Amino acid sequence: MKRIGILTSGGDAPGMNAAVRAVARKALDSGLEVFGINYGYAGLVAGDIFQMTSATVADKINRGGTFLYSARYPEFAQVEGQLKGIEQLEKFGIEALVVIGGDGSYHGALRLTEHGYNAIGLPGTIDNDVPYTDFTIGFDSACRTAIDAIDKIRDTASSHQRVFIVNVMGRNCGDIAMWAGVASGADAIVIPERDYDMQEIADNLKQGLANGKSHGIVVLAEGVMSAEKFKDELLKYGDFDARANTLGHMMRGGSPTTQDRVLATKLGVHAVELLLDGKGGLAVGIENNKITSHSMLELFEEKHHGDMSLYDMNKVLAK
Ligand SMILES: Nc1ncnc2c1ncn2[C@@H]1O[C@H](COP(=O)(O)OP(=O)(O)OP(=O)(O)O)[C@@H](O)[C@H]1O
Ligand SMILES: O=P(O)(O)OC[C@H]1O[C@](O)(CO)[C@@H](O)[C@@H]1O
Ligand SMILES: [Mg+2]
Repeated sequence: MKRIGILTSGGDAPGMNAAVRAVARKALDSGLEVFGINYGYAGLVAGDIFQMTSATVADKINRGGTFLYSARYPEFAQVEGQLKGIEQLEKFGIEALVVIGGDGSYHGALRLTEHGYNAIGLPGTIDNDVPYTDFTIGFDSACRTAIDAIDKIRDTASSHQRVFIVNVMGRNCGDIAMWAGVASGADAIVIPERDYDMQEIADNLKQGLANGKSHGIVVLAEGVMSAEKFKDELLKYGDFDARANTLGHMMRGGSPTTQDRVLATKLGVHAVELLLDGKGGLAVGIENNKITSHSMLELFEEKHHGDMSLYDMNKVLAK
């Protein structure tokens, strides 16, 4: 193997640049030629590909977003799309790839491996919804952004004795809501993985205000419902001065945290080691603070298991 490609795909995540840098520098140090593929699988199919040097990844470790750009390109789920991508790999002489993205991007990586182009997946998504890794690259940074925002919301909520519903990203995974909720001292956390009782939430908020709390904060995962809808439902159970707030895409931006930069670096280096060993169709992750890899086929059969103890703990501490 002489040439590898790198792409970022799906929703961008802080730390993707740190991962690209680690992959590129480790590969160059191992004597490989490295090609950046812009715009995920869309750029692969379009041949938007360029040779990278060590300097290409200079000044990138601290930057949010992905300088390789990202895309959602559903056409790559079809064989025709994949074959067009392979034509470009042949044209550029790229024999193997590192794909940085979420579960959807892993499907593309597995298809390429099946076509004879080893691909290793790195979990780059704020959602933390990838199996066989305790943390995805970007999750910690997104939680930091969420708690910064919630801390500010708390200031204004307290000034006005208001209840705020704060909707955080995470698609169908409640991890951001749980971690940001615990870290910001939320009065309630509402996630897709657990049923909720609106009466109980309203009673707890009322009790909290009666006990001397100056605000109520509900951290709501986007996979449950919108903040506005939740607020309207809540108002059927109590006469709150309530406001709805959706953090949205701001959670995907900003400079990556130490944890995300270091995680991205460790995973990026390991991905290249696996390619050098002639391996493909594997996803790397961190489990119990150890860098691991699992077959993507195995991964697709598994579900991400969030740390539900956080949810239970918060119910006790919010009283
Ligand atoms: N079944 C599939 N086969 C081949 N390629 C796929 C498949 N599913 C998704 N992809 C490719 O991966 C891209 C990213 O997938 P998706 O939009 O699900 O995001 P993701 O990687 O899961 O990241 P995130 O959920 O964090 O946004 C798709 O736009 C498509 O190009
Ligand atoms: O950027 P888009 O296409 O609006 O997608 C938003 C989705 O992507 C994520 O930010 C990352 O998967 C989710 O949290 C969110 O549901
Ligand atoms: Mg996904």
